[in-house]
Amino acid sequence: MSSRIFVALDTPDLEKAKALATRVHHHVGGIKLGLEFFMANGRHGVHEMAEIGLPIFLDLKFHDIPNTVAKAVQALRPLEPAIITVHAAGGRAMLEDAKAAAPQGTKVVAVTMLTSLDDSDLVSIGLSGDPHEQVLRLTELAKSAGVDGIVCSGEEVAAAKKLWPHGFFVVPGVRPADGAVGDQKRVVTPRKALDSGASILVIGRPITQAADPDQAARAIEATL
Ligand SMILES: O=c1ccn([C@@H]2O[C@H](COP(=O)(O)O)[C@@H](O)[C@H]2O)c(=O)[nH]1
Repeated sequence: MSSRIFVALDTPDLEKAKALATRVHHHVGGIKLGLEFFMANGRHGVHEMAEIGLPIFLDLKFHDIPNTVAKAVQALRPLEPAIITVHAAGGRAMLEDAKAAAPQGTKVVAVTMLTSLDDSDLVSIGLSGDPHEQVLRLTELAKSAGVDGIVCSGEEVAAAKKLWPHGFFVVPGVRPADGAVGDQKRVVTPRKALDSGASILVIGRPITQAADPDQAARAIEATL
């Protein structure tokens, strides 16, 4: 089985992204490109990265009215990404329309609660409950709206999988035991995320900012 690590290449620099992907490609199962990369390089950049031959996860986290999101997803069709993201908080109609607009082979996954948020952030945006409750509430919504899975932290993935045994679970906020957490608040180790039911792990800085990204990816993979 190919690696379940998708490396997050969060850079605006296309050449740097290509060089990193080329260095780590034997130890990862896919490439995740997000807003930073897409705003700088657009569809051309995605095409260039696809030439490396790994599945592309296009993490643009759409959150808008259903018509706008559906049209944005349609515009990405020629890129045939393996995975795209929308925010579950965009609501049922938006999730349904995003799924209907996506190509057959593209998984649409709904972001529940960003891994950079914790209990106090929920309070500050006026939401009741704790991260666990919030993730489970949005998992139910995503499942019933017919998308393919969710994004959540490794702290909630086991409970979410119980609710949705055949869902696809994307887990970012993954850190090796001694890794710098940075702006992430709900983090688990790669091993813990997989044992708890993650389908894929999204790992960025622990690989991309390591002195030797190839060795960092290999070391993480060895723990899985
Ligand atoms: O809840 C979420 C959703 C998406 N992300 C993205 O994953 C990577 C994580 O990068 P690290 O450097 O490993 O922290 C990044 O691209 C985020 O946009 C997330 O972290 N949390």
